[in-house]
Amino acid sequence: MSLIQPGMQGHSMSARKTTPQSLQDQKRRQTPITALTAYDYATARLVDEAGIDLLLVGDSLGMAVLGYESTLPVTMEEMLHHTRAVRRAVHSALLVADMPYGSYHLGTEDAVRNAMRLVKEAGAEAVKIEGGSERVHLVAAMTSVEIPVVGHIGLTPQSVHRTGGYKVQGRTLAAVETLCEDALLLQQAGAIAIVLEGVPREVATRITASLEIPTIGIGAGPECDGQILVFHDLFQLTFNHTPKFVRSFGDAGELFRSGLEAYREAVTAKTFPNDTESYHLSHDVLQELNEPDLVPAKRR
Ligand SMILES: Nc1nc(=O)c2c([nH]1)NC[C@@H]1CN(c3ccc(C(=O)N[C@@H](CCC(=O)O)C(=O)O)cc3)CN21
Ligand SMILES: CC(C)C(=O)C(=O)O
Ligand SMILES: [Mg+2]
Repeated sequence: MSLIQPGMQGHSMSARKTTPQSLQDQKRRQTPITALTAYDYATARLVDEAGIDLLLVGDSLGMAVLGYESTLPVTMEEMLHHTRAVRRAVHSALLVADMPYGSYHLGTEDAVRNAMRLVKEAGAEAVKIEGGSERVHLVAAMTSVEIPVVGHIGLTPQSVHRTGGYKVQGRTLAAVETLCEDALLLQQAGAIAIVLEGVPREVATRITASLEIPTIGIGAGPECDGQILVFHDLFQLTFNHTPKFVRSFGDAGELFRSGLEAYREAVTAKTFPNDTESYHLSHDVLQELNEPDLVPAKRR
């Protein structure tokens, strides 16, 4: 189909590069946008080679791979470190990095500087920030310095202390109206897409229909222009309570558990490693080592 591009060595597939424009084209053509998180080179390669359109280095990495109890402790340095690893793996997907809590809350200049670090030092192609009307000035400021921004409204995990838990948002008429207004304001400020998390299906349907930019849902029903989930949730690699919106697409946890048991047993029983999994000395060196007196002195 398309030609192999420079830098594609080792990649058998060469899917078309996702861009902010191609995401909007997908919405217009009603081709669902596929999105997933990844936090490291190995999983990002799998996601990119599977043809997923958008790859998010989510601050959920704090919970999924770093063992924090919320996303709040995640730092810019951690986001940069993981985004760099993912960058080396991704060729086709649009690479989006979450801005962590505190990195966009202390003033516009600081927020833009942090967003620019994710682009400049880690290779992100867009950043994502949580919040509605209170963030539109940041969306405009980042967009004006060439940084595409993804919005994120509804259940915003960085608001966990204010909301008192990871609760579905937009259940009252007033809350629905605020969400609809926030979505429009983010679009007007230049957002390239909006993540809708933990909102009633009917609310996501209305917002999706009212926007020209795509909505990407997580716990927001099937009418969104795309869907996103956390990689580890797809494969049962999470150890905490999983939200209602998660569907398992395989059990890597069980695969790992049985493999780990087999490994432990093989080492204990001394069946691993075997001879073909070992290196060997050459015949000559081995003979010299075992019977040095049989070899002429000058050869030693
Ligand atoms: N592994 C993982 N997956 C995620 O989707 C995820 C993270 N981590 N970390 C950051 C946030 C936290 N998220 C969460 C966590 C819990 C619920 C949850 O349990 N929600 C309730 C909703 C109850 C209600 O208000 O009706 C549920 O039962 O689904 C939702 C989103 C989503 N994000
Ligand atoms: C799943 C999404 C939308 C997210 O923000 C994250 O993974 O951090
Ligand atoms: Mg996030």
